Amino acid sequence: MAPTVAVILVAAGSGARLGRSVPKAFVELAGSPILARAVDGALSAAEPAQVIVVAPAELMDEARSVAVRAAGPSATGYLTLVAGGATRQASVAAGLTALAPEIETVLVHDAARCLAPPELFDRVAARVQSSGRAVIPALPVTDTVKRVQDDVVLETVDRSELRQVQTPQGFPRAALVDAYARADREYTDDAAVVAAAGVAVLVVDGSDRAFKITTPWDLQRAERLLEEPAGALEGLRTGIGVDVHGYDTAVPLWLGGVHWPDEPGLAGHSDGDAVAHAICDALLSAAGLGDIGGRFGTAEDRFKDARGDVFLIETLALVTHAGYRVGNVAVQLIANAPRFAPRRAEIERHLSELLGGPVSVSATTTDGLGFAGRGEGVTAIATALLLPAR
Ligand SMILES: Nc1ccn([C@@H]2O[C@H](COP(=O)(O)OP(=O)(O)OP(=O)(O)O)[C@@H](O)[C@H]2O)c(=O)n1
Ligand SMILES: C[C@](O)(CO)[C@H](O)COP(=O)(O)O
Repeated sequence: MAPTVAVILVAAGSGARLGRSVPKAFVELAGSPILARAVDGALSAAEPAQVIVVAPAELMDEARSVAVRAAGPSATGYLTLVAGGATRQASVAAGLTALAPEIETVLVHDAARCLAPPELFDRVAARVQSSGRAVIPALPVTDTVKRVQDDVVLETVDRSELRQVQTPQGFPRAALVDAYARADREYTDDAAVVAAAGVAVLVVDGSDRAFKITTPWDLQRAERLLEEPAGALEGLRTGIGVDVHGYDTAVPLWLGGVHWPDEPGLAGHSDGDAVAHAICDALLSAAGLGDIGGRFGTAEDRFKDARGDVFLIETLALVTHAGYRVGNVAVQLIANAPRFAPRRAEIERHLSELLGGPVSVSATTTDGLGFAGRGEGVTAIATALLLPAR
């Protein structure tokens, strides 16, 4: 998606038809709140410049923490939380007030359609940008449709002209904002709001996975889809990374993202955190995004003396935007010093929180052999498993 696309994720509904004690966005779907899955889905659709989550007014803090956890540490730059209104239309209107100045294309999406695939967002956004029109995804109607009054059939409707309409629905920003300003009644979708203002609406193919979780049966269906064993290995990617740094007693030691007082530091353009750098390489290689040298070169001043955490956060953002999440990372340090064992849990916790997936660390020596054995420096070797974004 172009850097001028925003997704407004409406999640402020109560979910009366689902009948749970919490609003629908907070209902768990296979271990994650519906809102988390929706944020994840919106983000895996390649780089929206802004994601506006419209949440129940009384649950803003909870919504923020769910959304930030789903989006990862780099979320603050593009994630905006807004309180919703009494109707879906009022919630979309609230979301529109938060659009950043650079946004030109707006995708409005129901959080309740949290399994909508990334390519659906891309398809809608691309069509808006190529046509300059409003664009909605839709599926043909497969059942026979009848018009009825009470329990009497009046007629059979010609279904060939009918479509079941989904979200995300896409719009040029100005057309959507203008139509919302003029809307004088409630419509059931955003396309109807712009159509009432005279804007032409185009249709692209929808997706079966973009169904709306409305009833308990829909929730069960979504649970089943997420459990599907078929193709479970599809889209998994592994990567490997190695980094070596020599000791430099004149600098402090940062390794595994933590500070080691009283230990010799590591020489390098950045802080020499071989563990962090090896993990970055493993993640980048798994995603097919090259390596740390190519992505964050020594020519860039901002990386001079930079902490390992800086590289990990930037790497995670690249990997996320490429459509992946971290399955797990394993890293081994080969060195005489420092001794990792006493701080292993702390380092694992730090790195796992940073990457949003489990990181395990281990360490070994080389029985005095080689440069590590002679105490000249350290090697770190990391492997990473990436999973497709949800
Ligand atoms: N006042 C509202 C009502 C709905 N929505 C959002 O609009 C989407 C589609 O609405 P629907 O599925 O009907 O959700 P609810 O209104 O929560 O469901 P119900 O009608 O069963 O209460 C959902 O993501 C919902 O959170 C919203 O942001 N603000
Ligand atoms: C916007 C929508 O999802 C398109 O199908 C739908 O109209 C929302 O309707 P609801 O009654 O708010 O669920």
